[in-house]
Amino acid sequence: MSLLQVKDVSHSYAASHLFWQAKRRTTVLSGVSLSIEQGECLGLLGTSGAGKSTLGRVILGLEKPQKGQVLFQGIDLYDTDTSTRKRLRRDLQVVFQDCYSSVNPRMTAEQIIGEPLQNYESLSLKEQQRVIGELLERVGLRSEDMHKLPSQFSGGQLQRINIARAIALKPKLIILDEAVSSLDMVTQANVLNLLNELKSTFGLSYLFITHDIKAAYAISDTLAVLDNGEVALRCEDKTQFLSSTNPSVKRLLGSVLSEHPRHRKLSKAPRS
Ligand SMILES: Nc1ncnc2c1ncn2[C@@H]1O[C@H](COP(=O)(O)OP(=O)(O)OP(=O)(O)O)[C@@H](O)[C@H]1O
Repeated sequence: MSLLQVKDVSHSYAASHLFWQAKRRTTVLSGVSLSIEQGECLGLLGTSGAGKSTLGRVILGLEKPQKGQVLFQGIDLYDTDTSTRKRLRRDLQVVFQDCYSSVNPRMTAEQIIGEPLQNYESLSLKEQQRVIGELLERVGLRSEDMHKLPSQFSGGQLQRINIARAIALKPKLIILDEAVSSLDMVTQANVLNLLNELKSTFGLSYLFITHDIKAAYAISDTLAVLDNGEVALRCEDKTQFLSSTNPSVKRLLGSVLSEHPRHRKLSKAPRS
């Protein structure tokens, strides 16, 4: 049995431009099916607006899809009782792109990482501080850092705090929604190394949502492309991705800028 199974999920949003107009629904996900095994990292690629974050929210149990099922550890997240959903939710964590808005600026690192522990575990203060100190060291920070506020960390360090919070309950699956996209190249590589290390130490599974092919390639075991709300391609072997003739992949590859500006093929801007 797969750890996560998304079965034929479709979702749309109601939208109207003017308040007197009837609301029309825009389809964002259309018959999406995919699965993630224990210990696997699935890279989910797609251009902006493809529906990646919506799918992430559907998997997290935050956005009930109009059609289809999300089975986590074999249980339908949207068709189970509250206590089962709460139990499943501890095994399903998330790290978002914006490390600053993901935390309360008035809370110390200790309080931020301590939140899930307080929700799910009943540890003494001393025991909780010991666990938080270990988590900080596990993500490459110092245990003394627990007394600092978010403003006292760099973006990369703060994202490590978010990762420490995500792994605090030893989850089975972490949704990484553009989790390294706002970091500079060096910090990005360091955080990707950390995520790889945590994955092999704890047997974690990831859904790595990104538009960044290089980052997806560096961390993922398998790759999928979401295009216009549909899974356009799924590569069990990621090396097949670069040679794929799939039009969605070609579009994604074609949009990658060369690292050196002189080698970038920029189309001429239309005259105004
Ligand atoms: N709450 C919402 N209400 C209405 N429309 C929404 C809502 N959330 C997302 N959308 C629309 O759904 C489409 C898909 O959005 P989504 O954020 O899932 O795409 P994405 O692939 O994650 O894009 P990006 O990489 O730019 O974040 C977009 O057209 C977006 O405007």
